[in-house]
Amino acid sequence: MTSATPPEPLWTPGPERIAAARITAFQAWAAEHHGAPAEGGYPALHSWSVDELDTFWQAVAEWFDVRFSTPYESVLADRSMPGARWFTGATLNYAEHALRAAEDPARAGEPALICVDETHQPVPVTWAELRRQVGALAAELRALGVRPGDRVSGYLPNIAEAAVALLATAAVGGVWTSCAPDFGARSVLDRFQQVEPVVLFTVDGYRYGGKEHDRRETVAELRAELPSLRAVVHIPLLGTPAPEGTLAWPELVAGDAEPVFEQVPFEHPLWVLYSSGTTGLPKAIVQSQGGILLEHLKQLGLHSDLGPQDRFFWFTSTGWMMWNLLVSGLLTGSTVVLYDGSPGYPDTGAQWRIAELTKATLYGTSAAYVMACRKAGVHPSRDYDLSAVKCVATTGSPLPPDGFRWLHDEVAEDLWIASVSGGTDVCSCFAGAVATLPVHIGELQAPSLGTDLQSWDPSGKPLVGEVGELIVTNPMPSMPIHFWNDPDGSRYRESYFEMFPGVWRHGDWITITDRGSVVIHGRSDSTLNRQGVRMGSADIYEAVERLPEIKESLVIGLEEPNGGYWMPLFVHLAPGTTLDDALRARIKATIREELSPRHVPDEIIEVPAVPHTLTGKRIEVPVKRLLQGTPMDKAVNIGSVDRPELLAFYEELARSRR
Ligand SMILES: CC(=O)CC(=O)O
Repeated sequence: MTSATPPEPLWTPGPERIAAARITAFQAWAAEHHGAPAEGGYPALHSWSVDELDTFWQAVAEWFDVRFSTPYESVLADRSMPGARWFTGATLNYAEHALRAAEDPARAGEPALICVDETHQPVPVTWAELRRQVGALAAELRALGVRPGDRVSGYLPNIAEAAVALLATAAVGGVWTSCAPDFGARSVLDRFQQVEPVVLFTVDGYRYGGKEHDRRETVAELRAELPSLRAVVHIPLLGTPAPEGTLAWPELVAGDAEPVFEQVPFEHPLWVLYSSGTTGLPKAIVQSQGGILLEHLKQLGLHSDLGPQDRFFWFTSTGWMMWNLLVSGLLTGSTVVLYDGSPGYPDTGAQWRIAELTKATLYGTSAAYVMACRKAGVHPSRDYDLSAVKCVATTGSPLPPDGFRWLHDEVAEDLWIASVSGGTDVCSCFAGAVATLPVHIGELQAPSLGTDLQSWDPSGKPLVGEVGELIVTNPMPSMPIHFWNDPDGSRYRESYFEMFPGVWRHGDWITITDRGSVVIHGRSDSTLNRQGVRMGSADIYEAVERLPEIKESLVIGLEEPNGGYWMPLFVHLAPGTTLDDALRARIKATIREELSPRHVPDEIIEVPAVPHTLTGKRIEVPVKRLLQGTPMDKAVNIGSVDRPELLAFYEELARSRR
């Protein structure tokens, strides 16, 4: 937050670190070749990157030696939002760039991936082997008739096969999309049915928390409900035989075909990610091959300071955009660490153990995990050799001040702590890591390059030192090219451009401090966001209200000051029903089975009825504000509520939780 006397930084990079940072070399080079400011450090570079947006992205493409097989005519032919047109006329391939390190004979035998499961035995996959498998699988996909633009789906945990399948799909010009195997059939179908995949890669089950979870029945349901599928590939993680009519993974990656990288237009779709809004099916967000390539090179190669000597570990699942960003670590030549398992198995310190075992140099996790470690009394530097770790990064929710202090005290005093924030919508960060800037407690270091990040009041006035809506006033290459099945673009426009036409309004509360750092305060709409994974309240209502005992329900997600996330479900019961343990258990089981364990609320609370707007919409944001302690007159426009007397309950609940 803004203050008269600037607070002492928790960490300041030393001159050697600043000199060695990739962003320092980039700035010097961009000054020489593209007129970037040589002096003034990051703030000057950032201003230049947004003022001279085209030149900045041209410089990024040149610095990372992006291979355009057809040269571009213009960097940014149209900067409208939505509808920006980047690198027009250019062709390239994302997967070709991800496998470039394999072309270097000195690196071919080094690990591209290090895969770890709950046995904690790291299994490396060399660059040469990764390239071979991608080449083999891409050839098989082509033989199966997969053509550029066809969707290829994965119901997979965070294993090497998932990364190979993504890269092979991109090599063919197909469009990748994935869900984690803890998603229930309904959740997966709500996503995959929208995009009609022609191929499904699936496991038979997965291991989590020391237990095997058989998913064969769910897979059978997916096959039955996805008539677009032409092929299903069985990956026997639990060792079961391939079911009738499926292809066996080992046979598909046995060949030696040289990878053929389809050269696609810059704006050709790379993947579809999903993000739940407040209503309707999850948004099916399409990002482009070229847009993701450039944005991730910038984000990982400049902001995260990753290069060939690094090992990049982020705890994530294939159902979160952080997995896509993690795989993109390959673009920088870094070794990528894939962990498939529970974050806290066999104990809360598990992730630190993985960081130790794999010699991770950048270890990323959720802010919630950091806070859980603090609470559980984990002592990372005492119990694990973390000497390789240069940076611990967090996302999913803002890292609270105590989380910064704990990492500093319990991991290393000379630790670069990067709290970063962006979202699925851009598959990247609006603000976060800068190796050359100090870290202040509770703050993200700075807005990202090429991102004119602002805090706006409701009239569109930029604010400094005050909470406002998170706004980006310029296009970013990784912004969605469109949503799937949104032919007139109306859902896309409604999602980001309705409040302030022509600029991106993300739906988070943000403060830009007078020192240029950033504080994120959580969602400004009612979207549920648990550890970075957005969930639609509508999905929960649909599942819960199918139970005859529930008349209506209301779910709220609350970012708490200690970094926690509290997600209560309020239920209005049918007459004659009691909210006893058996009903609570049935509600939770229904949500877990139909949606996912992540959707299960923290608490189920009975209410006399659910308040609505006069047009019949459940009032989620005002209830959230009341629970956050906002006074009634500021939280709610009483005149627009059908039964204002119901609101006192939430005010009282907020008081009792303080
Ligand atoms: C980078 C991010 O913003 C990840 C998330 O929290 O969704």
